[in-house]
Parts: sequence; structure tokens; C-alpha cells
Amino acid sequence: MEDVVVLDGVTKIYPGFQLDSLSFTIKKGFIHGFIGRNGAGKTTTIKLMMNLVKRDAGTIQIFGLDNRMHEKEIKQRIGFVYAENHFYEELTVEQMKRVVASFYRKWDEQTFQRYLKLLDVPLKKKIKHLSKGMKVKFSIALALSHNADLIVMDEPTSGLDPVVRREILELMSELIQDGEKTVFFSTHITSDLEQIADYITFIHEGRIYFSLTKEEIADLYGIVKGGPDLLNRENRKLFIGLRETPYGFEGLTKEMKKAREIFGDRAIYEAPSLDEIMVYTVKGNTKHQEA
Ligand SMILES: Nc1ncnc2c1ncn2[C@@H]1O[C@H](COP(=O)(O)OP(=O)(O)OP(=O)(O)O)[C@@H](O)[C@H]1O
Repeated sequence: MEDVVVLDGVTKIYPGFQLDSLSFTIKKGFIHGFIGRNGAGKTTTIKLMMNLVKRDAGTIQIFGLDNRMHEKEIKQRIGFVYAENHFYEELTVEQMKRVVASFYRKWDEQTFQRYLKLLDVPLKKKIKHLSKGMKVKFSIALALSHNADLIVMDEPTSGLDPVVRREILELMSELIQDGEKTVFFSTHITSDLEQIADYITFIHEGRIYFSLTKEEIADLYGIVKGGPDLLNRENRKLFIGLRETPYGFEGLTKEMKKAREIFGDRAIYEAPSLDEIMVYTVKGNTKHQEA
């Protein structure tokens, strides 16, 4: 499978925060979700990819090219949706579009008009009079209208209502149908990814915790529930996080096969949601005194 983006040992040091030697790849033709809690380093990683901040170490290749040496060429082929509003507030949608379109050699006006209509964004309104959802939709219409091979979005669905979110997710699914285009987006609304993502990269405190396909996650990770007598010092090591009460335990493991061998039919097994994986990983072990 072709790699569209390859991050290798990417490091960025801020006072009090470090992106620590990130390595992962983004495969062509798939939707790739990037998850992590607030402050985990998602925006910084995306900014490093887009060469908006300077890395301290490592390499980033996009379309097989170094992202710093070939920035202009690469950016022609990326549709980028920012987390923050980056438009001129006083311009209308139409005026702003003209500014953006002028940067792209392969601007496709017909496609832009089609997306604008589909997403219901008013052409004549000033940017400052658009709702948050409309601004995001406008941003997405722009990102999809210059024949980009890679769409990179930083939190495109945060703060949007479920109807708009669904529209955007459906658009992304349609976009990758021919296997030529790739979508990478960060989010902390993990249920969005459960619907549409093929790959998930989880960043935690500036480090890549995993970068796996959804199937690999389903094979490796599981929630195990059982009575308090089942746990001992040795088998506790199987768990990334454990919640214990006097009546039993519930824990997340990434060694599901081993857990099944050890606990057999004395335990109950469930598939974790991405949210549960995040919460257990972040919180680790907790002992509840209450029932
Ligand atoms: N320019 C900067 N100078 C110093 N520290 C910064 C700078 N930009 C980001 N940071 C720090 O880097 C850390 C990661 O921030 P980042 O915005 O990448 O996280 P995030 O995962 O995108 O979070 P969120 O989901 O809240 O947007 C934070 O601790 C932040 O304060």
C-alpha cells in the first residue's frame, strides 16, 4: 500500500511540552483519524506536516517529498481545513473564495459551486455573518475544490451539530471511494471515527500510543469483566487500566488473546469503544471504594 505521508522521528520541543519522536504513516485511499485528548499534540503534529511550525528533529515526507524542501508543490495537492477561522471576516464568501482560488493551479470552480450548494453555504454573505458550522463547511468546500490528493483537517467536526457532522462524514466517505484520495483528520469526537475511519492514530502526551487499522484495534483490545477473585499480581499486568470495586473488576487489555486464555469463561469480554480506550489509557488504574 502506498504511503502518502511518512513521519519519522518527528520531534518538537516547546517549554513544558514535547512531541516526542513521532513516527507513523498515512496510507493512500483511506480515512485516517487522529485522536488524543486536549493538549496531546494533534494540532502541533498537523502544523508540522503543513510546515507551519518548524520541527526540531525527524523527517516528514508527503507524496514521497520532503515537506520543507517541496512545500509549494505539496500544498497544491493538499486540501487543508484549519481548526481556527483563518478567513478575512469582512469579505463575502465569494470574495474570499476568489482569494483562495488564485493560489491553486487546479482550481475547479464547478466543483466548488457544487459543494457550496450541497453544503448550503450562502455565497453573498460576509464571513463574519456565517455561523461556525457554515464557516467549517465553506472551509471544506474550498479544500475539496482544487483536486487535492490529500485532505488534512484539524478538528473539522468539533462544535458542529450532529446533522452537519454527518454531512461532512458522508462527504469524506464519498471522497475516498475511488481509492485515489486520502483523508487525515484530528478529532476528539471518537464516535465519528468509529463510523468512517479505516486507520486510527492515538497520540497521548506527545507520543504515538498506537497507529493501527480499525480491525487491528478490534483484534488486540478488549474489555474484560470478572469477579474480584480472578485477579492476581501476575495477570493484572495484562491490563492497561483497571477499575476495581469490592464486587469485581473491569479492565482494558491490548492482549485479548492472552486474556481469553487466562480467564476463559470465568470472565466477560466486550469490544471497547475508542472513547473507552482513550479513557482507560489516560486514567490507568483506579480503585473505586463505592459499589
Ligand atoms: N506556540 C506554542 N508555544 C508553546 N507551547 C505550545 C505552542 N503551541 C502548542 N503548544 C503546547 O503544545 C501542547 C500541545 O498542543 P496542541 O495544540 O498540539 O494539542 P491538541 O492535541 O491539538 O489539543 P486540542 O485538542 O486541545 O486542540 C500544549 O501543551 C500547548 O500548550
